Amino acid sequence: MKKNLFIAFEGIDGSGKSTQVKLLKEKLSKDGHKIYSTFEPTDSPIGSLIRNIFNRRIETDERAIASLFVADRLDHLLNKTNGIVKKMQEGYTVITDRYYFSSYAYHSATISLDWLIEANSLSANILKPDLNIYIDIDPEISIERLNSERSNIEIYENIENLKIVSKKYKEAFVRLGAVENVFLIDGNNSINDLSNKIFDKVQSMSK
Ligand SMILES: Nc1ncnc2c1ncn2[C@@H]1O[C@H](COP(=O)(O)OP(=O)(O)O)[C@@H](O)[C@H]1O
Ligand SMILES: Cc1cn([C@H]2C[C@H](O)[C@@H](COP(=O)(O)OP(=O)(O)O)O2)c(=O)[nH]c1=O
Repeated sequence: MKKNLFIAFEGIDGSGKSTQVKLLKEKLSKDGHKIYSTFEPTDSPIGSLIRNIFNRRIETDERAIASLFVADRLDHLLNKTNGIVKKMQEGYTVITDRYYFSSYAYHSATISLDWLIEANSLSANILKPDLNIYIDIDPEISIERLNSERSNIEIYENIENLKIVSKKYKEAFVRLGAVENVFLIDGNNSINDLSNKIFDKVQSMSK
């Protein structure tokens, strides 16, 4: 019987998270895991509200955005139909594209990291990832990738901001290094190399 795990992917926009979520899902499924893959912002009503802010249909304050993410995450965990907690209880390995480290990285330039950690402690106390996989990439490369594939660039997707986010991720890893399991990998490697490294790491934890 394989141990079911809760795995969070983290990284700046365009770092390759969704590519790796898909590949890990395929590999773990072949290896006998039941997989539930998911993402934040979610597709719940709270997540939709966040997407409308990101698409510039609605304007609001940064603190309101950060608070919406806290609420979206709690619903992501506790939703009675498809919440992560329920999926874990049903024996799924859950892979999420972003979790609370995204809050620490994306909002701590304007809101104190202490507040963000406290607000997200509700989620952390319910479920900490067994593994946070951080795909480390130069913001210049990620912006190049995003520009070549998308016409609608979201509010945080500019080079100056992604440089800050990248720095803030690292500060949060240092701050929470004692209580969080973080696996940092070099996102400049090929898609296949990254996928193999990630699979090896996860497999070693699920025995
Ligand atoms: N290791 C990689 N090397 C080169 N291109 C990559 C790599 N990983 C992802 N890409 C490409 O970069 C773009 C962004 O990847 P994506 O997985 O959507 O990132 P994210 O989910 O982090 O925004 C996609 O076009 C994808 O094919
Ligand atoms: C989960 C989360 C995401 N975000 C931001 C990061 C992204 O810019 C945006 C949308 O996330 P996402 O759709 O994952 O973007 P990408 O695939 O380009 O990485 O949401 C926050 O600002 N705070 C959060 O807590």
